[in-house]
Amino acid sequence: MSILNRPQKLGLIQFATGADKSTNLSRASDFVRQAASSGASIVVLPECFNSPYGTQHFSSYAEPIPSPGSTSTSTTVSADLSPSFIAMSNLAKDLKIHLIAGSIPESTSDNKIYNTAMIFNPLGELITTHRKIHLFDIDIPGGITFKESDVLSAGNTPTVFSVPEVGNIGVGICYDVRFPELAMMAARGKEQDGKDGVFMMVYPGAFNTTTGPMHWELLARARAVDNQIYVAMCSPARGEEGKGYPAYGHTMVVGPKGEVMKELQTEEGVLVVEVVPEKLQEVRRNIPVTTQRRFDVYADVSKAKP
Ligand SMILES: NC(=O)CCC(=O)C(=O)O
Repeated sequence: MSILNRPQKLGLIQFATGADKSTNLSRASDFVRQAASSGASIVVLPECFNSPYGTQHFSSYAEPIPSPGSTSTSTTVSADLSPSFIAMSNLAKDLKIHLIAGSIPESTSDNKIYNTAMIFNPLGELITTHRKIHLFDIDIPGGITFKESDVLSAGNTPTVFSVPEVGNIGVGICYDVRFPELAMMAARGKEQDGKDGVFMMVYPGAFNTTTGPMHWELLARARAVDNQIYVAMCSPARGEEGKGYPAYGHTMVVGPKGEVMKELQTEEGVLVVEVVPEKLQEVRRNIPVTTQRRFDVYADVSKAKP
């Protein structure tokens, strides 16, 4: 972790998207402003915040995302092609916040579509992106069938970014939370002493009314307690019954002891929670699993990362 580890207010936005992209962007922006006015300096939007969530929608809502370092005023950025990028870059800059802009369908020059989160700094610069690594392909008879891989390509790179004077944060998207390796690698960092490991994993997501009640909270708490980190899960609101994908909601933040700190229900809203990176030291001192691992008995996955 970086040096100062200053506490921060984290804002998570739970809202329901509709068919009109520009309305989705302006509603998302209003909610982000609300979170910032409550003191949030790091704000998160849910998975697919510029479009309805569904494989039939991804290609028509997809946009190119400019390369890291770009801002809304970069000469390479087209207002016509990348309205979501521009709106989010301007928002981060106006509000002077770090913005984890959940995800949007990203189109690329080689005709692929990714499910991609954009991460901006308070200057409105794109720091990095996270392309969903594990695509949501499931079939539960009588429950839910979904096959992202029909239209989406999978990302290949774990994502960690740094908030100066606060610490490192890892990002996964929704189904990525089911794969403990990503959080484990991020929490351990490059050095085995974990000093550059993340203090928090953030997962913009869109679980549903079949798998959400089974696993949303359980997975968040599991990733938190295994790694003794904060875990933030940011969902769309439920939306109207029978209309489109039934998002689970229940946006929540889990603390490094595995405790649910704060949670929304199914309606639209903003969750603001203070996260204290230094807290990890106390939790890891009290239950010292970080120094008791037996890599002579099992492999250390954090060494296997790219
Ligand atoms: N959007 C997603 O990846 C959904 C993941 C999900 O619902 C799950 O159960 O996992």
